Amino acid sequence: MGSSHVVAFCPGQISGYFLPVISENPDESGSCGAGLVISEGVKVTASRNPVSSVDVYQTDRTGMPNKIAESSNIIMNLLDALDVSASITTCCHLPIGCGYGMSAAALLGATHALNRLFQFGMNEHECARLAHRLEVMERSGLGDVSGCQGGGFVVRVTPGPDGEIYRTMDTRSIFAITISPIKTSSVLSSPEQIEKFKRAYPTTIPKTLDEFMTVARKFAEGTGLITEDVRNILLKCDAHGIPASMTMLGNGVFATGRDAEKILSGFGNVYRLSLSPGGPRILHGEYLS
Ligand SMILES: Nc1ncnc2c1ncn2[C@@H]1O[C@H](COP(=O)(O)OP(=O)(O)OP(=O)(O)O)[C@@H](O)[C@H]1O
Ligand SMILES: CC(C)(CO)[C@@H](O)C(=O)[O-]
Repeated sequence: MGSSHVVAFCPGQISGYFLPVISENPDESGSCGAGLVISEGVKVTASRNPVSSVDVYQTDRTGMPNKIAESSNIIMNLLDALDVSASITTCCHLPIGCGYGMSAAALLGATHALNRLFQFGMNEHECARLAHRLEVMERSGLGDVSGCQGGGFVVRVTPGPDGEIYRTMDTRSIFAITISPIKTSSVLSSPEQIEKFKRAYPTTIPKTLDEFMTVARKFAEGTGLITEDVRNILLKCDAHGIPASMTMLGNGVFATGRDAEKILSGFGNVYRLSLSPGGPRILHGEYLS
């Protein structure tokens, strides 16, 4: 029995605070920290094909998909690691490189889709371990696969998908706005910046979404990454008593609370999000005998 095409979805993650943990072994590398696994993510379609290809789509405000790239290193690395060839399309609404964990969602979604398509029989943990290894090796992220392998507001006390991870659900809306991307790999390769992350890393573990927002903001202030644009948005949120912080790593803001959408919309296009109740899932798998 084989499958001709499979569609999988994986949620993204907004990191609020994090601390890189890098060792020679990618399985032991990643980050500790906390974030929000979000309702928006990446839909991946995988089809058997003798020649591998990856097309990356992003939907606009009307839901219309537009092709934004005809390659993806991380997905090609995944196909190599699994030693298969396939046509892959990924589709997301949120922007790439802006702190929404779209690379991790694409990788973990593609891992699940290929696992089903080629019937490798990997369980969820094995899929997460493989995606995490590839994400860390490429430095496209550190803790996002660990986060988005499940749902909720997530605290990662130790690194990696098998680390000590706590998840809590909260049904409140989360609003986010992006000014511009930040290149994750260039921030992570700066020793001075890593020192700042270490100094800013919280000593307390947030237990609720409200505590998370406070801790994340304190961390963001300590990173030195807040730009003038982000500062202006944060000041406006502060003036209205709206819990808000900076998206890690993207030049943008996420916020909670009744008036957050109205305040953020003064600065551009606002994404209305919620916490995802779970991690990756297969949406469609077609079987042929
Ligand atoms: N939706 C996607 N589909 C396929 N490949 C992707 C996707 N998103 C990211 N990638 C690949 O991962 C690489 C690194 O992405 P990057 O880390 O900048 O994005 P991100 O994960 O959205 O950002 P962040 O780490 O700030 O959350 C990109 O150059 C691209 O090749
Ligand atoms: C490094 C990072 C902030 C952005 O990709 C995220 O992967 C994380 O929380 O480790």
